[in-house]
Amino acid sequence: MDVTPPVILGDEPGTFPYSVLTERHPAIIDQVRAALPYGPDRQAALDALLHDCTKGVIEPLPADAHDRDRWREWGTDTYAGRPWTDVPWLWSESYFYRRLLGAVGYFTPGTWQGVDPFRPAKLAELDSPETDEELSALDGLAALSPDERDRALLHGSLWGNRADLGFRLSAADGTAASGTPPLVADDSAALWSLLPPAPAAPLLCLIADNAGRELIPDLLLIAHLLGQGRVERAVLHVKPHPYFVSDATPADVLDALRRLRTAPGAARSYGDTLWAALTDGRLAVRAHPFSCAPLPYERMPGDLREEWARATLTILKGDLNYRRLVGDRKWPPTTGFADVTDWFPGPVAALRTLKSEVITGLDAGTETALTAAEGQRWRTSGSHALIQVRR
Ligand SMILES: O=P(O)(O)OC[C@H]1O[C@](O)(CO)[C@@H](O)[C@@H]1O
Repeated sequence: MDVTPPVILGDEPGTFPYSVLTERHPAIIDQVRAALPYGPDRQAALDALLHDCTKGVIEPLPADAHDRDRWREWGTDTYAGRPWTDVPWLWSESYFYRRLLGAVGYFTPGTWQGVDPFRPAKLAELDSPETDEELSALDGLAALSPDERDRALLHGSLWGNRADLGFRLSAADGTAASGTPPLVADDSAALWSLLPPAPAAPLLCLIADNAGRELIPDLLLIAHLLGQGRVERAVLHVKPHPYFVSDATPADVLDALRRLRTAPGAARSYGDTLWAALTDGRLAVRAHPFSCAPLPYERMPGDLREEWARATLTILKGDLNYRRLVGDRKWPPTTGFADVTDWFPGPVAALRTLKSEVITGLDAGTETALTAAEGQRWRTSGSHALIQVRR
């Protein structure tokens, strides 16, 4: 008997996925219009997308789209003609961002080719006083014990996932929650045991999520692990093009590096470590097309499978990567994390703040306590976090 629970769809009014499709996506179209002075042709394409994604059905990509065949394989052949809310939520959200880039001319020769519609918001975040504060806090790390420093940098990367520009659009008060409650699952001891101080792990892969205030602590963690000799080589996976509002692209990595290297104090030396590691090849940045696929990682292509099989550890950051890792399904929360990730080709860790319904690996007491205190809101509020590891 097949006991795999159903994939999450966006078809139930009143649910979080439904609100993302029907409210957040229109709000993102407005945000993009306000961010850059798109001309009448682009405005009309955005009008058409707004109509399509709220009142229309899924349309295939235009015949001349460079990635039309890839998207046919990824699902447009199956889903074309269906309402956006009736297909897997993971798929419809991802397709929305592909269509948005098409509407603003990101892929077509002309003024807007290659222009990230989310860049103004990303830069504003990167240059904000909050980022200054986070960078100056690095000066205090030297006074900590090695264990405390490890923990601070790991938790910095974990909680950096709360800084997500798309998520803030629909957070109740316009900001992400503050304060850091205890983790709902914490396998950090297993994570550190995979990355002992010596011998150095030959390869760490970190699959990044958001740019700006999440990517900076991800880079700091990588710099720390390289600097400590826990890791010989690291590969940072980012998105090949703008995605889910604030997801990191190669250009965002360069912006983050610039931010670190122009900061005073310890931040600058972390930036210098990263610069050196990039130039001598100990750190590589990779932007694989599958990073923007609307599919679970279980369907990863052979080259990624091969790389992640070689890695001592692959760390996946954030909510969307978690959804893609465990399958975006209605798992009972106590389903074993190791059971749903047993197909992953090597040891894998998830560092995620909880921003969508899917969850695995909780113990029954934790689930009961969270639900008693908050109803189901703990699943989506972004105020809880986890570190889960499968060796
Ligand atoms: O930036 P993160 O942590 O991947 O979160 C993005 C999340 O926001 C959403 O777009 C809506 O919650 C989810 O689809 C996604 O899981």
